[in-house]
Amino acid sequence: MRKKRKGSEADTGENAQEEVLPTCDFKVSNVRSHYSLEDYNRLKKRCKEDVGKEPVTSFKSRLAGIATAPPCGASSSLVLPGRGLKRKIGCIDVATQMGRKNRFEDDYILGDAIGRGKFGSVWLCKSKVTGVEFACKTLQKGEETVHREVEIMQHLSGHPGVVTLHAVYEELDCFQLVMELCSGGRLIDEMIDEGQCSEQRAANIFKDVMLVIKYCHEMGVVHRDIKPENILLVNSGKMKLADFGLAMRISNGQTLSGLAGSPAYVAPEVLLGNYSKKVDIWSAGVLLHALLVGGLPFQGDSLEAVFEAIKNVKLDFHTGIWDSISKPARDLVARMLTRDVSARITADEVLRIVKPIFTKLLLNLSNCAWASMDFVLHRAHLKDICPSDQKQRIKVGAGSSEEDLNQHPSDSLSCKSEEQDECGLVDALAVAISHVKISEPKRSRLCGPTGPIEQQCSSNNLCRAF
Ligand SMILES: Nc1ncnc2c1ncn2[C@@H]1O[C@H](COP(=O)(O)OP(=O)(O)OP(=O)(O)O)[C@@H](O)[C@H]1O
Repeated sequence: MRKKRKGSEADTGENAQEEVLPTCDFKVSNVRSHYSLEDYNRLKKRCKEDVGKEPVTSFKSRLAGIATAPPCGASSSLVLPGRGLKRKIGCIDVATQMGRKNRFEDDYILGDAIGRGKFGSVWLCKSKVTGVEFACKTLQKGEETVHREVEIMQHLSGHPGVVTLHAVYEELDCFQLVMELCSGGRLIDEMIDEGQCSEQRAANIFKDVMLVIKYCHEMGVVHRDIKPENILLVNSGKMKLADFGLAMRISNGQTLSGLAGSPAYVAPEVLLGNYSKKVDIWSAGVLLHALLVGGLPFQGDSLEAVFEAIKNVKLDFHTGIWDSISKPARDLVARMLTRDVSARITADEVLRIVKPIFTKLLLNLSNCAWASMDFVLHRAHLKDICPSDQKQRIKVGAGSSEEDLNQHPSDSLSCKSEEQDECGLVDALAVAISHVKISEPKRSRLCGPTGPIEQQCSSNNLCRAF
């Protein structure tokens, strides 16, 4: 059975600070020395069951067919803030009038599976008319955020850094999202496979990630799950931001309160239940940290420990591997990982800083960093791998499958030395935790009759299209 995607309630009121954490918080009692992801899964299941008690909007009575979203112009970097939204909505309007009666199989030939996420499978498919290949993501109905994901992808589609959504087909029990194919795989796999990445490539990717985050924010979208698993690569080597399953529309001054994201990348204010767009800056800061030094900044042997580290650990940028990193680059990470949200820099500011230090950054990104990340990530995924085996190259399959996540992390390790085992386990847990997606239970229907989410939906042509 598929996992429920969760929503997050937008909170525009002044009482945002008083918003309580979701009923199913994901804290676990640390009764065991090592935290098992099974505990976490059990908790999630319980939440899911709670969620299941809420009514789910039925879209079956709505129009069947497809809502096609053609690319909205080649370069949406031309889209100016403020004007962009209108253009995009115009784009959806036109799109939703097209080809409603068609079925997916009328237009595409389904190919092999190319990825599997926690919420959907992704397949290769080919247009019967043009022969062009696409990626097709199947999302089961009954999950309110499916509609939000589609709507937000349509809203953002057209930017060179966002996976373009070409068409959406509604079937009896699912939606088929036809997306631009990113045949270069995921950034995280590149890190694992290559171990070393050229310094220039790392810096270019980071800059592109920041450009797309800036675009999302200008378009009134917070992604909430920035991490290398969600950064896909195309053959040109460019990156595309994917997986908008946790993304939310957000207007200026609006705050969100739902627990959402991936633990290792989640911003401290998310844990406090009152946050805004700057959570993406924090997550990108975690990514930059990983790129620079090959490890996650906030680690622990349980979710609680990771969250505690996120809230309290003071990062030391003056010792160890940081000695080899330029001061501007260190400062940038520090300013992105600032807990004081108002002091944390914006995407715009990051880009302004990145430009002058770009050359310096290139010079200082350590190849070793990528090698050590390779080591840590391998230890998280592979069986029978010890430090001495760290250069062993085994391709990790696309997507962190549910089985991977359900597997107890200690199953992945069989180092002989107890000390190595312990260190490895903590590393493995830290990385395993980075693959877990957290979310709050559904509290409001996407297109429900009342509430803040419906207000967002009022400008949501896709909701109307369904
Ligand atoms: N446009 C695409 N082109 C190529 N591969 C893709 C594309 N979109 C997704 N994939 C592959 O499918 C996997 C799962 O996709 P996605 O992350 O969108 O699903 P999800 O269920 O939301 O995942 P998650 O487990 O991160 O929540 C990706 O990790 C990637 O390997």
